[in-house]
Amino acid sequence: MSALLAVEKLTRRFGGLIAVNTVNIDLHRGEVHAVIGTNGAGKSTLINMLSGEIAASEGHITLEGEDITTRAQSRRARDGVGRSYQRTTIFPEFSVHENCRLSAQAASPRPWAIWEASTRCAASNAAADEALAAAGLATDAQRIAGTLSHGAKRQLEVAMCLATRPRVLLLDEPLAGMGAEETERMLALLTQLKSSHAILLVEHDMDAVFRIADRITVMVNGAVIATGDPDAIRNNAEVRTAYLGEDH
Ligand SMILES: Nc1ncnc2c1ncn2[C@@H]1O[C@H](COP(=O)(O)OP(=O)(O)OP(=O)(O)O)[C@@H](O)[C@H]1O
Repeated sequence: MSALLAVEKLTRRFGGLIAVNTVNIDLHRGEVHAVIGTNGAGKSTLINMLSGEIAASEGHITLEGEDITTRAQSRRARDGVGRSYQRTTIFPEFSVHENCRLSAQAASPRPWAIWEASTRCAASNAAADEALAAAGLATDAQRIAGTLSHGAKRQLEVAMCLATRPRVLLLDEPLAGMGAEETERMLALLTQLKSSHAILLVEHDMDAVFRIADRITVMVNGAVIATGDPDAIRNNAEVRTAYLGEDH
């Protein structure tokens, strides 16, 4: 099966530092592909290159066979590469629905419709409704986003990403700061979303990663040291030494 998003020899230098070093990674629809590694391993830099926030120094990114390595972030978002961030990026004073609608509008601007009240833009409203339903937030649509619990705010971020109708979801620590119940809800959401998306998950919660990931890539000092299913990674001697510790 060919990859939805394929990354070949991707490299990023910051001056003399090689933050990401000739990384290969394939994302497939139907799979949660987790990227794990200690602080500073290069996980966020990798996501930032995939979303187009920072340029690659070398290497290639292809989306369904098309080279998108030098495409701007806005174009990649329109092409179906969606991302969420480590930090919360919602507009707290707007409603949950408005946050999703704005996200949908930003991803597919309709400059010819400038005379149309943005709140009436049917396509964006429909995308927001669908995203909220998929993320399990339909009943909170009219709530002010800033009043949501931490877990629900992270769910809203995934919904905002879904409102752009992505094929690929790049999720940067979606479980950060979550309690047990909120974590379960997010994991159920990701399991449901993976049937129709390719998901890249950067996450520090190892229990969650080993439960939900279909494939795990381990990074150390910018380089990939192993890729495999959770069992293969758990039993990989180099991974155990470099990252997981013998007690995992
Ligand atoms: N804009 C930048 N300028 C210079 N160095 C950077 C920049 N961004 C990241 N780095 C460096 O690149 C390396 C990889 O950082 P990165 O944030 O990608 O790691 P990470 O695996 O996401 O870490 P964490 O788990 O702490 O988020 C680090 O040494 C970091 O200091």
